[in-house]
Amino acid sequence: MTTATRESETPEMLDHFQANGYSPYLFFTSEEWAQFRADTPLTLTSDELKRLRSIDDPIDLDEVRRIYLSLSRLLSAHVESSQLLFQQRSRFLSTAGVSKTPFVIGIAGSVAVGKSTTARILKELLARWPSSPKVDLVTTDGFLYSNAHLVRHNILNRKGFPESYDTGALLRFLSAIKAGLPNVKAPAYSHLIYDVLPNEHKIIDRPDILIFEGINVLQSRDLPADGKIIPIVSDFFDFSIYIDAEEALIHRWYVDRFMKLRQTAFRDPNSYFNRYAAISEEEALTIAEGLWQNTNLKNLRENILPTRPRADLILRKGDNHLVEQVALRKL
Ligand SMILES: Nc1ncnc2c1ncn2[C@@H]1O[C@H](COP(=O)(O)OP(=O)(O)O)[C@@H](O)[C@H]1O
Ligand SMILES: CC(C)(COP(=O)(O)O)[C@@H](O)C(=O)NCCC(=O)O
Repeated sequence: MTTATRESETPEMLDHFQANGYSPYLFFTSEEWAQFRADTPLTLTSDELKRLRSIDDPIDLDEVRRIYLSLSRLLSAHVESSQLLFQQRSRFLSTAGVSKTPFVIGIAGSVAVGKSTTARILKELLARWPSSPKVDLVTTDGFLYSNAHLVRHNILNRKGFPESYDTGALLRFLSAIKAGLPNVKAPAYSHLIYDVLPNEHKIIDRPDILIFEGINVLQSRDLPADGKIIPIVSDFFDFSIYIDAEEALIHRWYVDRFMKLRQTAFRDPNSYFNRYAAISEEEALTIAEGLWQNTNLKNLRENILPTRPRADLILRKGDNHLVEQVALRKL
C-alpha cells in the first residue's frame, strides 16, 4: 500500500502553497505513483510508442508503465463516474434522448516540455478502456492567428502569448463540443510552415473523450470593463494536467530540439526555418537561444507557469524527460 509523500519532502512543487501553510495536492514519487496502475496491462508496443513520441522525447515503455498506466486508470475512473452521473441525471430529469457530451481533458505546460508526447500516449491508452473507445486530440496551435495577422499587428515575436490566439474561436469550439454537437471543426496548424492552415481542419464528432493540448489551456482573461463574465477555456474541462519541469531543463530541451530539427524538419525546403539548416552551428545556437529567451521563456514565466496551481494533476519531469513526481489535487 502506498502513502502520499509528506509535503516536507517535496519542496520544489510546494513553493506556491507554502505561503498558506497548506497544499490542495497529494504528492507522490514516481515509484509510489506507479503502483496505482494495479493490474492494468501494458498493451502499447515499442513500435507504437516510437510513432507517438516527439523527436526530442526519449520516453520508453518503462516510463509508460511507471507513469501513464496509472494515469490512464485514474482518468478512466473519472470518465466512468461522469458517465454514471450523466445517466443518473438523465433519469432524474427524464431526458433519455439527450446524448452525453465528451469528457474533456486539458494538457498545459511550456513550449518544449513534451505536451504532445503525453497527449498522444494518453489518447492511445484511454482508447483501450471500454468506457472510452473514441478519443480525439486537438492542439491549440490551430487557434493561433495567421502569421499575416500577427505581422499586421506587429506581434509575430509574441507567437504563443495570449494575444496571438483567437480566443473567441477557441471558446466557441469548446462550447460546441460540450454542447454535444456533431462534426465540430477544429482548425489546423503546421509546425513545418510555422502558420495556420486556413483550408484544413479536423472534424470532431462526439468523441467519448477530447484531449485539448496547448500552452494556454489553463489561462484566464482580464475581466472586461463592462463587468461581463466571459467563460475561460478551463471552464469546459473535466480534468486538467500540467506538465512541469525546471526552467533550466526545458531551456536545454528547447535548444537541443532546435538543433535536432536542423538535421531533420528544417532541411525540408518548405520549412519556415529552412534557412537555419544552412547556417553554422554557432549561429543556429544563437537563434535558438534568442527564441527561447525572448519568446518562450518569457511566456513561460508570465503566462504559463502561473496557471500551474489550477491543474488537477501535475507531472513534474526531471532529467531525460522522466517524470519524478506527481501531484494530484485532493477532491
Ligand atoms: N519548428 C518546428 N518544426 C517541426 N516540428 C516542430 C517545430 N517546433 C516544434 N515542433 C514539434 O511540434 C510539437 C509541439 O511542440 P511544442 O509546442 O513545443 O510542445 P511540446 O514540446 O510540449 O509538445 C512537438 O512534437 C515538436 O517536436
Ligand atoms: C506554436 C507554439 C506557440 C505552441 O503552441 P500550442 O500548440 O501550445 O498552442 C510554439 O511552438 C511556437 O511556435 N512558439 C514561438 C517561438 C518559437 O518559434 O519557438
